[in-house]
Order: sequence, then C-alpha cells, then structure tokens
Amino acid sequence: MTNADTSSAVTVENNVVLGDNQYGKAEVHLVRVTRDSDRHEIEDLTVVSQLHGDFDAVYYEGDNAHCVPTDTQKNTVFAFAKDGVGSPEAFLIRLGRHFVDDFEWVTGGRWAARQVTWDRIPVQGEGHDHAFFRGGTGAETRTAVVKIVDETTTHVISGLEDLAVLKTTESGFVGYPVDRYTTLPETTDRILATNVTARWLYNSTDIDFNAVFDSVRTILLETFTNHYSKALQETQYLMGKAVLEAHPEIDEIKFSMPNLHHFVVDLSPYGLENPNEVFYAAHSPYGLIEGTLRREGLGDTSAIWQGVPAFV
Ligand SMILES: O=c1[nH]c(=O)c2[nH]c(=O)[nH]c2[nH]1
Repeated sequence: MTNADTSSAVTVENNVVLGDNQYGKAEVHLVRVTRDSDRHEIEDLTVVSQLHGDFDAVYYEGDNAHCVPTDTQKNTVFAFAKDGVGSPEAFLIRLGRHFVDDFEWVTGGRWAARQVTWDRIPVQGEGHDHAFFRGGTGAETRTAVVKIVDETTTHVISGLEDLAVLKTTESGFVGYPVDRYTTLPETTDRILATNVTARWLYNSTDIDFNAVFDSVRTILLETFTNHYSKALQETQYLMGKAVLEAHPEIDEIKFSMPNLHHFVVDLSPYGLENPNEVFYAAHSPYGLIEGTLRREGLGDTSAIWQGVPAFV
C-alpha cells in the first residue's frame, strides 16, 4: 500500500508528502453466542479493521469525504457477526470484501483477529450447555505460599489465578437501588464472565495438595454452573461455601473476581434484531468483586495472610 500520490488534487506543502498509511479500529472485542438450542456455542474474537486506499485528502486537508469512520468499521464488525463468524479467516474476508466492494476509493486493507476458545465446563463428565472455561494456552495459574513461623507452625495457602469462566445465560442483575446517576438497565438474562483468582488457607500440612487442588478447582467450576446467578457476589459466596463444605482442611478462602461486562450490541440501526447473540466485551472499566469466606469462629488470621496478595 503506497499512498504517496503527488498527482492527487490536494496541496502538498513544503515538499512533505504522505507516505504509507492505514487507519481503522483496533480491539473490537466481539462475543457471538449461538443460541438456536439450549446448547449454546460461543465465538470470541478481537478484531482489527484498517483501510488502505485514497485517503490523501483527509490526511492533507482534513477533508473527510473519503474517511469511512473507524466507528463505522467497528459497527460493521458487530453487524456482520449477526450472521455468525464461522472461522476468523472467513469472517475477515467477508468484512474486508465489504469495505473494498462498497467504497470505491478503498483499494484494500488489513483485517486481523485473535480468537480465544472456550471449553465447556465438565459436570459429571458432560460438557455444560451454557457454561465455559478457558483452557489451553489461556488457562489459569496455580499458586502456593508456605509460611514457616517456628518449628511447630507452618501455614499453607494455595490458590489459582485467572481461571476464566463465562456463562451465556442463567445470570441477571435486578433490584438494585436507583438514584439520579443510575443508568444500568435491569436484566434477567445476561452473560456472566469473570477470571477467578482464589486463595485458600489450610489448617494442616498433612494434605494431598494435588488432589485437593483438583477438587477445589472442580467445585469452583461446577458451582459457577449450578445456579441462576442473581449477582456475581452471590455466585462468589456460593463458590466459597461449597469449597468450605467439601474440605474441612480448608478454613478460609479469599476471592478476587472482575465482573467482565458484555453489552448487547444495538443492531437496530441496521435493521437487525439482537436477542442476546452479539455482544461487545468491554475491557474496562470492570466490576471488581472481592470477598472472604471463612469458618464461623475462626480466629484472626491476618498475620498469616500478611505478605500474600490476598485482596481483602
Ligand atoms: O453481579 C453484579 N454485581 C454488581 O455489584 C454489579 N454492579 C453492576 O453495575 N453490575 C453488577 N453485577
């Protein structure tokens, strides 16, 4: 792509000419849920769209007559997702062809996507219909901290960071106080997505740590799936409660869980309906829900947690 066309109608000043250029929208994070049946499918892509062509006038003079807005490029990504993604390659070809075919002065461009895969959360050996976790290269990190206080006292805190989970339904948020700054609409059907970071404190060292880790991880995943979530706070409580109920050797568990918002994209300006199929996955700001679940009557453990990244 070379745009240094000095024969164009624009005025070139002081022999400074425009060289290579491209422009568009980056980080268009799209989540497409296919919900034709109870068994939902997710496609999760972050897309970049950039156009090549005759844009001399906008660079040289701020004449936007050829400047397809980056906002339009972003909207087009979401609108095209209404028809499904299929493969990132096919999606990007379809998208790119649209710009090249519909705008005479657009000669080409660069379209790129990064797609992450979501695996179904296994529940009793079966992949869940609408609850997913991030496996593969995006999988979580296991953590461990050991503190030896003296010859008889050793504390172990185990955990995991960034266990990414998402459910495409069975979550809502209603009934919150409304003041003059409240704009959030109530919803009884939303995507609930978070990266679970959890740390738990053992009351013993005589433990099969690998087995308990696997069990806690399974409990966290299964509990995320097994209820209608009225708030991420409630889901966090239920996850911690389930761990403490199943594992008497754990006294306390702390969570840090971002509420990763997914907004239903308004496709009505393009004459398209969007019954919870095409979502914009916002990166920030996000909710941040943190809490500790502990056995009633457990003494002060703050000295044990000192120096351990442990939220509240
Ligand atoms: O589960 C939620 N908890 C909140 O505290 C909250 N706040 C908000 O805007 N959305 C949500 N969702």
